[in-house]
Parts: sequence; C-alpha cells; structure tokens
Amino acid sequence: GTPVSDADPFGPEILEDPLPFHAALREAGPVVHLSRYGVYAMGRYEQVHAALRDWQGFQSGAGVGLSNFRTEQPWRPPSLLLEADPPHHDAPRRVLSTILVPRALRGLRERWTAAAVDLVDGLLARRGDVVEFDAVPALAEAFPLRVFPDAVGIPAGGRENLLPYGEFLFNAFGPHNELVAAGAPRLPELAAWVNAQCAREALAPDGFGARIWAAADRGDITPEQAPLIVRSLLSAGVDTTVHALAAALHAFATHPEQWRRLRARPELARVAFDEAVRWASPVQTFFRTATTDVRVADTVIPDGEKILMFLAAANRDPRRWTDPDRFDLSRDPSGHLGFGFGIHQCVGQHVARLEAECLLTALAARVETIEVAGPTRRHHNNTLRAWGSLPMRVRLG
Ligand code: HEM
Ligand SMILES: O=C(O)c1ccc(C2CC2)cc1
Repeated sequence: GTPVSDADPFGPEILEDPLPFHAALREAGPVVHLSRYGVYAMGRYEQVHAALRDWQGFQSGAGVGLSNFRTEQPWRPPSLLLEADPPHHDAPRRVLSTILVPRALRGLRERWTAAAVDLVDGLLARRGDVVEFDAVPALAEAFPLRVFPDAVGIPAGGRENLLPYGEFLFNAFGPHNELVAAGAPRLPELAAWVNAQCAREALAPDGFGARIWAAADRGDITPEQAPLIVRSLLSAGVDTTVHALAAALHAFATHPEQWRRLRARPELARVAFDEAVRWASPVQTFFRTATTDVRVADTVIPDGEKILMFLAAANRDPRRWTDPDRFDLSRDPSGHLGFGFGIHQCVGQHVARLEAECLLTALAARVETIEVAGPTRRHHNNTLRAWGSLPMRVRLG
C-alpha cells in the first residue's frame, strides 16, 4: 500500500478503516512527516501523551486543526478553552470545570436515569421479546439530545441544528476536503443559531449556561467571554457523546461476553464506557503547533509547524496496552487518551460518563442479549469516528 508518509489520513479509505494506517504509523517511528499536508504525525502513546502534557512546546493557541491561526483566519472566533493557551485559557477553564465537576452533576443523575428508562421503555414497549431498531437514531442520538440541551438550558426550538453544527466543526479541524465543502452551505445559519443560544436571555435560569453567565456577573470571566464559553458546551458536548454512545453500543453488540458481564454487574457501566472510548476513540485526532524548534526522538520539529496527534492510535499502542485491540471490561482503561490529557483534558468527561452510565444501565436492566441485525454503515468525519447506522436486535430478559 501507500507508504505512511504519503498517506491521506483524511481520505475516505483511512476514514472508513483507520486501523491499518494507525499500526503502520506506530511502526514507522515516534514521529513521521506526512508530505500530503506537510505536518508531523505521532501515533505512539509515549509521544502523544508527552505532547499533550507539554502545552508550552505544543500550543493550542494557533488552533488544534490543520489551519494555523498564526497565518490563517479561523472560520469562527477561537474557543477560549480549546484554542487558547495559559494564561488566557486559565479563567474560562476554571469556570467550566467548576460547573461540570461530578458533584455539580449530582442533581442530574435522577433526571437522566428517568429519561434513559423512559427512552428505553418507549423503544421496547409492546413489541414482543425481540425488538429491532437502528441504535444510532434510536439511542445514540436520541438520548444526548433528550438530556444535554436541557442541562445547558437552551430553548426547545432549533435543537436539530446541534448535530450538523458539530459535524461541520469537527470536519473543519481537518483539511478543507469534500467533507468540509458539503457542510459549508448551511454553516451561516447553523452558526447564527448556535451563537443566538449563547446569549444570556436565551438561557434557562438553572442550566450550565446560566452558571457561566453567573460567573461573568461575579467577575470570574468577562461578559464578552460568557457566550463563547456557552458555545464551547454546544460545540463539544453533543456529537462527541452521540458517537461515543454509538461506539459503546457497537462494542457490546459485537462482544456478547462483555454484555453478559455488564448485565451481571451494572456498576461496570462507567468503566465500560471508558473502555469503549479507549477502544473506539470517537475523537480520533487533534493538532498542536510547535512554539519553538522542538525535538521529539530523532526529529526536530521546527517552530510553527503543525503536529497531528493520533489519539486513536495511541489508545491501541501495544507498547502501552496489553492486547490493545480487545474490548475488555476487565481492563483498567485509565490513562487512555480518548478525552485528551493535561491542561486541555476534556472538561465535559463527567457529563459524558453520566450520560453513558444512565443509558447503559437502563438498557442492561431490560436487554438480555444485543446483536447486530444487519449491515452497519460508517459515517465519515475528519475528526470523529462515527457510525451512520447500527441495525440492532435485542432480546428482552
Ligand atoms: C465521549 C464524549 C467526549 C469525548 C470523546 C471528548 C473528547 C475531548 C478531547 C479529546 C478533548 C481534548 C482536546 C485537546 O486536547 O485539544 C476535549 C476537550 C474538551 N471537551 Fe470533551 N469530549 C467529550 C464530551 C464532552 C462534553 C459532553 C463536553 C461538554 C459538556 C465537552 C467539552 C469539552 C471542552 C470545553 C473541551 C476543551 C477543554 C480545554 O481546552 O481546556 N466534551 N474533549
Ligand atoms: O471549546 C470548544 O468550542 C470545543 C470544541 C470541540 C471540542 C472537542 C474535543 C471535543 C472541545 C472544545
């Protein structure tokens, strides 16, 4: 096949099945220059982990996509968290992490558990002991969209804009290929709608959004920063959980012995979700920009160059994981890079874990066996590993 250095990791072949490329990238060395995009790529756990830790040498402030904000205009005002370095990153991060810390989510568990039970019951009720459905719309999309927008506190109307907005955003971290071009026509209306949801007057008094505005009222952030931080929730908080839940459902449907383990011990739901995030890595890649000539192993990456970190390849690096390709609930997945690592590590990971725990627990209580019931279809995105369709058959028990 194509040598690694000539490969197109954002082309349809690799987006359809990235695993062979990830293995070849790990084998080619600690750092590989990809000639097609002129970027330095890393696929081994050691180098990706080290780059994520080293925010001074590998900055986010020039963008975490292929586009270099030092020379190019971002398509939207940069995120105050994702696309910022300390010190500018500090206050917005502190505000969001306080709002999204596990004890702050306590009040949601009961509501989200009831929503998950209601969704699963609605799907399974009065349809006999064997039920078939497409798990992508019926569960992976339906559940996050049922609970997360309300948790943020945005109005009921227009929520169908959230997934396509995120779809464009995650494509836009990659090259301007046909995936980006396909999303461009609707972008102005999607971006206008998302931005309008971030205004103080749009937000319900008791949601994450209102708490961000309350931080502005306290002076922890400025009123100009508040809407952009609400935008971060709407940007990062939907497509990621949708595709992570789809990946978890697919993992269980193709590993019946792991579903039996979850049925026997429902408290495994949280670790099962982290193992699914490690195994599937719904967020596959992110970039950084070298702030000096930085040495990685035998390579010097010049100041200003882009580094493409393959979180998904690192999450299956045999140098770090025993039997990395196995989806295994007995494994300790902690240390996986599916939520990133270091100062930018996912600030919404506890929200994602709570969503997954509620949905998987509700399913495990009612579903004895879960299997793929027809041809699955991938959905291609420059950054996200996603299912377009997951025909599923469940047997109640
Ligand atoms: C399974 C679902 C999710 C996955 C796989 C995921 C993945 C990630 C990753 C890999 C990063 C690091 C980006 C980087 O280092 O450049 C990140 C950061 C972030 N995530 Fe998540 N995420 C998920 C869910 C969420 C949710 C539900 C929210 C909001 C409630 C959220 C909000 C954010 C924000 C705001 C950042 C930027 C943090 C910073 O730069 O300090 N994410 N996420
Ligand atoms: O702050 C943002 O807008 C933002 C957008 C996308 C993400 C991806 C990593 C989940 C994170 C933050």
